[in-house]
Amino acid sequence: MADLIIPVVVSLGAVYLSLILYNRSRPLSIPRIGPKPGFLGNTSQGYFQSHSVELVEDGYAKHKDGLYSLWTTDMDRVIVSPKFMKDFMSLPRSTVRLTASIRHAGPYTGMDIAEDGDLQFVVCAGQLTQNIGRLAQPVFDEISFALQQKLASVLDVNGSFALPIFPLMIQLVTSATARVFVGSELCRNPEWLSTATGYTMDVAKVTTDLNQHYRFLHPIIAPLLASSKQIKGRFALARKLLLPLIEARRGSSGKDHPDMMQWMIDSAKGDDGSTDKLVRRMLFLNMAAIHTTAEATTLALMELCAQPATVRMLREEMQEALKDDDEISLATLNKLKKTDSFIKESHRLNGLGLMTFNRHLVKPVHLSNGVTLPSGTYISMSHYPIHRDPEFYPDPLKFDPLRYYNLRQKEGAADRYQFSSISSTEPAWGVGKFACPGRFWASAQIKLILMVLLTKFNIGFPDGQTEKPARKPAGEKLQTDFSQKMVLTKTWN
Ligand code: HEM
Repeated sequence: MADLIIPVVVSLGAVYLSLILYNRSRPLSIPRIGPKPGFLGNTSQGYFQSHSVELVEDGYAKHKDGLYSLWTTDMDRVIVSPKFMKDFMSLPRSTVRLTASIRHAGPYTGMDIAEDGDLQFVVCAGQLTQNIGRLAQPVFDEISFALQQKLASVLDVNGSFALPIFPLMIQLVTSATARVFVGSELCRNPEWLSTATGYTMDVAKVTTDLNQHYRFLHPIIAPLLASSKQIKGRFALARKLLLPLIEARRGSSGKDHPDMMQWMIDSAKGDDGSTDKLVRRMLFLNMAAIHTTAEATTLALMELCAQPATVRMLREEMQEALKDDDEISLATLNKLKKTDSFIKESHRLNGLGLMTFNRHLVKPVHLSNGVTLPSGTYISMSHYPIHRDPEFYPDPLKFDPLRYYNLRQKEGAADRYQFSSISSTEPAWGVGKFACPGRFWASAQIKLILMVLLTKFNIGFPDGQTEKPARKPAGEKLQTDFSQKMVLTKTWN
């Protein structure tokens, strides 16, 4: 093995350098923001890592309706304006591919399953979204159960519990997600719950470990990483836990078992229905669903802890919505228009990162401004500056919980401006037919969590704190303070 390392590194290096030189021989004639790619590529020590926000703001100020190149941590990208979305919309997924392989170290983390077919998209956009009403009450109950369990395990001070928000949200969202993804059989199984969240952390760890090194070294380094060994163990455990469920669901139907495993089995074509692929896709779906929803809810709760008047307003709306409904249904959730507006405003100003619509072009794409993006180009759209543009959002840095609620009062706009809506000025979920297919469920789930918390507790920051913690850029992410605590005080006996 050791005597193979040098020739393998040399060959990979040679291929890598030839690719760099080949790409340089046909430079794109579009402007660049920030430094040019280094000869060997980039690592997480690079300029972009700590200057990402100022770079995308500069890019937007200069090329709001155009294109520019940006050297990010993991790749050189072309940042596209939403104006070009119509040029991409008509193209198949096989031309405009997802980038999980490269952005999340796909071959070493299993994330490349996302680029192997679109089953995850089909089941989220289809059966999951159609079953929101049916799942709302069971998931509300599961969230309440998980919260009770958590509170029973910590000490209160005069009926108040001080808990770090993000870990609590991970726990609640994982329980809610497990109820929907793997049904009542596994949703309280501690091994499954820790597998569902642990996988995301494993993916992040492998990706972070690899990003410290130039890409051409990844095939050599990946097998030696402790994090790679850990992720293999995680797959083996996931397979062992899911196998009995897969076997049971193969002879069942979505009518009896409205859950993700059943929907995947019902919709899978060809070898997408194999046990290995079902396990890998289930883990990918957990990765797509849990940390995103938990972080968005955490950020919304930090806003609420800083805004007691908004807490009161949303609680009133929830109590009113629940008053006449024996069970929580889609209609109950649809009554929460102020809550929806508040969550959307939080997501506008507290987006999870800077980029969306991250894609790899595997064929040349001709844009309406005459530019042809060559095969091999990585593209992204930066939602961060769009969400702060005064042309679209008057007084953009002001947090107005009713911003979207008020817009919906206008004639003909009742169904627009919802948290799950997408448009060129609301690109947090991605845009057009490629946008997050789990967004309707994510929206319902965040409302269910806020309902459990606000109708049963008073919430606030620990004594003396009035402001939410600031977030720092770390490449294309914005770091949230995962240690921030929230004080929950029971308002019922
Ligand atoms: C607040 C929570 C969430 C946020 C902010 C979020 C955001 C996103 C974004 C930005 C994308 C990429 C879209 C693009 O590149 O065009 C995406 C993709 C995806 N999301 Fe979400 N998401 C959330 C929750 C969920 C949930 C709860 C699920 C499933 C239950 C889900 C399932 C997916 C899937 C399967 C994809 C990949 C779609 C594909 O194959 O093209 N997401 N999400």
